Amino acid sequence: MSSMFPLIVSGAEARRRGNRLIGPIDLQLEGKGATVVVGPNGSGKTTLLNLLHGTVRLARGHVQWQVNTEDARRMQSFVFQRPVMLRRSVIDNLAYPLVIRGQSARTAREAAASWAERIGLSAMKDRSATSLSGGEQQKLALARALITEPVVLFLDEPSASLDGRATRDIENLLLEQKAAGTRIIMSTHDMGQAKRLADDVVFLCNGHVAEKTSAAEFFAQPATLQAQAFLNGDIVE
Ligand SMILES: Nc1ncnc2c1ncn2[C@@H]1O[C@H](COP(=O)(O)OP(=O)(O)OP(=O)(O)O)[C@@H](O)[C@H]1O
Repeated sequence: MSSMFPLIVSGAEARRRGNRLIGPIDLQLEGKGATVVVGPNGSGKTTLLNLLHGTVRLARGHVQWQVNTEDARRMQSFVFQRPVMLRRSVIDNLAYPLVIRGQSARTAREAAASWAERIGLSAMKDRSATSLSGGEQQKLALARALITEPVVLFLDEPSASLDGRATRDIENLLLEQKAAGTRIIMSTHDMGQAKRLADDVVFLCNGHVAEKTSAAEFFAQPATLQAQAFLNGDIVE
């Protein structure tokens, strides 16, 4: 278990122009496995991930890691729903996080080449990252997030617009990382994906945590009517 955990969230709220986006959220996350955040559109999944990662300002409450803020930031990476590519080569995109952390260009490029190989993009390593397909870009974004060896990897709907094969590649990488000890906290709309990846589930409804339970329990016996309706594919109000 990593010394950053448990992550303790208490009374946390995010607001925008006076309106509450999510919260108050009370949640405790331990240091192992994959937590998958699910819930209807607009329930607050993206906002929650950003709040935990520190990229949405807390209007109230606390998000407490067991290390100082600077160390906590250094130990996290975030993969967005739509990959953001630098207008540089594949290899330079991969090397970038290491270069800005002060590693030599040579070491960074070596690590980048090894990651390019691992994600099957070696043959394209000198191409501009912006010319890659959506699936290739998302694999690149994931590898770029992992190259710094984060303790925690956040992902917001990482395969939302990808086909089956690209989704499978992403999931395989995530399962490998999980087995290697990376703590994964992600959102998805895809319940098949949630079942394949999750150890525990946070179910959000109207900006609140309606359930936080093991994945096995959530999918077999959701405790709330909202979660039952959500899993049945009904409209959840
Ligand atoms: N920048 C913003 N300004 C105003 N409202 C916002 C902003 N960002 C999010 N919201 C609102 O906060 C709520 C939660 O949004 P969020 O994107 O976190 O939900 P989500 O569960 O990720 O949704 P989806 O499944 O549609 O991606 C929604 O009502 C949304 O409209």
